[in-house]
Amino acid sequence: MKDRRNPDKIIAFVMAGGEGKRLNPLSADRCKPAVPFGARYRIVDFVLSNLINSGISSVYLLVQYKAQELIEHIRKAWVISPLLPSQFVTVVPPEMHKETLQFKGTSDAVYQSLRLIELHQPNIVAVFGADHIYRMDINQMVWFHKEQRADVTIAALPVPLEQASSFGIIDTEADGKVREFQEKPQSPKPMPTDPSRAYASMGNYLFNTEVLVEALYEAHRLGETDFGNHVLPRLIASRRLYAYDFSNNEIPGIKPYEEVGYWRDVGTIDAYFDAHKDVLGENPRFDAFNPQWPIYSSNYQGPVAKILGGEIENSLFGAACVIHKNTRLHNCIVRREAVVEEGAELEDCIIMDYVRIGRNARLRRVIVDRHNVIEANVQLGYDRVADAQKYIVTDGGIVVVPMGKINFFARDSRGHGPGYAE
Ligand SMILES: Nc1ncnc2c1ncn2[C@@H]1O[C@H](COP(=O)(O)OP(=O)(O)O[C@H]2O[C@H](CO)[C@@H](O)[C@H](O)[C@H]2O)[C@@H](O)[C@H]1O
Repeated sequence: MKDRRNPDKIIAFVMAGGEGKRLNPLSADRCKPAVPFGARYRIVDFVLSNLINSGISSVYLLVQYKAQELIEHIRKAWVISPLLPSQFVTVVPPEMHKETLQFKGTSDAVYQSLRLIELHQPNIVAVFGADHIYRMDINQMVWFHKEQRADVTIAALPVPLEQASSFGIIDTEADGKVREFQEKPQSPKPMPTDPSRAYASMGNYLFNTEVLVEALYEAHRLGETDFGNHVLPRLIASRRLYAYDFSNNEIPGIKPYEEVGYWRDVGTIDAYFDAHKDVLGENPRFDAFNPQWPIYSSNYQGPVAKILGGEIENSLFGAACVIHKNTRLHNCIVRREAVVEEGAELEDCIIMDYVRIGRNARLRRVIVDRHNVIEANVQLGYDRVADAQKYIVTDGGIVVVPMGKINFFARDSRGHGPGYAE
């Protein structure tokens, strides 16, 4: 592998304004990048870890929709060092900018942040999405960008043809030069080498700064607001656009059993739920443990998980959760400070932070969002019709209990409950 140090001056804009409607109700009170993932992360932690691990550490998150939970997470988890002022992760709200109080789209959000580009004078600007679960060494994309003398490079990977109309679809020459870019086409073009798949944009771009600045002024003049719909297709005629093949990206420390080029767009509840299966098991498709490419998250200072008994199989536990005796947990993710009381049975569940599962409750294929109390003896996931009267039940049969009200008095008989509110 090549030398990872990068002589370029790169700043990153992470597009964290997405509403993530299809993730409702998990995105009802927070933007999609703030949605919890796995036993201790938020979705945004994956792109931020990739940037920091790649040595790109001047990072602006452009937020918009319901950003408060994300802002709190960034404030607490993503403080790099006051001694290194050029290394930061910070949030840019739309209010700071030109003209409108809202970003009208992804390219408009960067247009309104042009002042930050002027301030830093980078030679490359990385514009990355915040919505995906993956590991990526972005330096390898930078090397490709420079070797091809590209003006713009789009990270890309093959996706099944039946899913391709949810993505920007790219057609390239043999060396990766982009011939055509169509945002979410109704009839996506298959790859010449594989008719069952199409070559999709990951929503991660590198721009030479002057090309980006000129393109953003032009888009603004034309009333265009989006990278995928407007800026990228327009640039093909006049600029060198390349697609970087993500399947060539090499991550140190990946285990032989992991899926090479793991990348998931957790855009729906069912996709989100399925991606959680990928982090479980003896040989997970995506192993959270990789000291050579860590995924960073909050600096929570509470104690470790406490397992008092029970029959536990293939499950992950966040800090300070308490699992009482005579419980049964199979294929579960239990996040920080959750409490599972005696006799409760959980199968294929995601139990988020500060949730209490009452005695003898039985939950199967359920996501319980933060700050909920599931009362004793309640059953969820066994009667679709009854569940659907109270909660969202997805096509895939996942029951989702939306975020509850923060209640610091909701402690169990032993005093456990939401405490170290992060
Ligand atoms: N107004 C705004 N301000 C700040 N951030 C905003 C924003 N609107 C959206 N975002 C964020 O920008 C990123 C892109 O979201 P979009 O909804 O614009 O596109 P989508 O994800 O559907 O497609 C995109 O990503 C897929 C890959 O998932 C590509 O295939 C496709 O070409 C590309 O357009 C997400 O991280 C989102 O959170």
